[in-house]
Amino acid sequence: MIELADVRVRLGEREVLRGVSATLAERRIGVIGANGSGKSTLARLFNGLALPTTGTVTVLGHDTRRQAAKIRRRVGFLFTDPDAQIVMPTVAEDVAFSLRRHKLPAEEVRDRVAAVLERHGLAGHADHPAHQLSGGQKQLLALCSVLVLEPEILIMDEPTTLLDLRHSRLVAEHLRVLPQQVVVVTHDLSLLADFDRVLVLDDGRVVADAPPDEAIGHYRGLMA
Ligand SMILES: Nc1ncnc2c1ncn2[C@@H]1O[C@H](COP(=O)(O)OP(=O)(O)OP(=O)(O)O)[C@@H](O)[C@H]1O
Repeated sequence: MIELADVRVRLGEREVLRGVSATLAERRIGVIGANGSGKSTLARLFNGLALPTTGTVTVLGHDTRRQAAKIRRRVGFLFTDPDAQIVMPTVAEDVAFSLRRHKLPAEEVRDRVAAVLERHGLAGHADHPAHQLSGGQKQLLALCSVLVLEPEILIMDEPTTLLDLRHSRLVAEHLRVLPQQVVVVTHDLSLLADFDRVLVLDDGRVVADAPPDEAIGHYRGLMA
């Protein structure tokens, strides 16, 4: 559950979010809007990567301004560019690296890494160099590195932007079966077809908040 109460975010001279209020409880939530409308900034508020200048963001009952560390342990964030998230030489090591602070027995780390790689079709690549994976496989690896931490909420910032149609579909399929609440910022409107709710941002404000068809229709109108 994510709650925003009259959230404003000022970055330098610019007010990037201008009074956003919403209670986000649905399982699949999309965020769309023009370039520069504030979508990434909004997504970054959800796990305390960005903080409101005024107003409050409450995630899983915690104020992000006061308990960002606690929230970050429960809210996973997937960046657009998986290369920004891949830090270790091999696929399995990269996923295991996410668990480094959990002080788990080596065997449990091995099992959890193997299970998440298996679930996302990367088991055969466990010992391969992470940077030699294809763009789509890298995106799945970044997803595995977030999911191995078993977050309660997953935030994805344009997860399919760098992917071809086949890999975009793969990510969409994975998205469909994830048990977590997922919030996805995207320009890939087809990804949102079966979502519960879509917010449309325009110049720092939510100008539509509706089921996908209606929200996408509103967005197309804005862009016309
Ligand atoms: N550190 C900063 N200082 C000043 N302005 C910033 C800063 N970071 C972002 N902005 C501005 O804030 C606005 C919103 O940026 P944001 O990345 O949230 O938009 P977006 O909707 O995700 O855009 P896109 O679709 O292009 O990724 C943009 O005009 C951007 O230039």
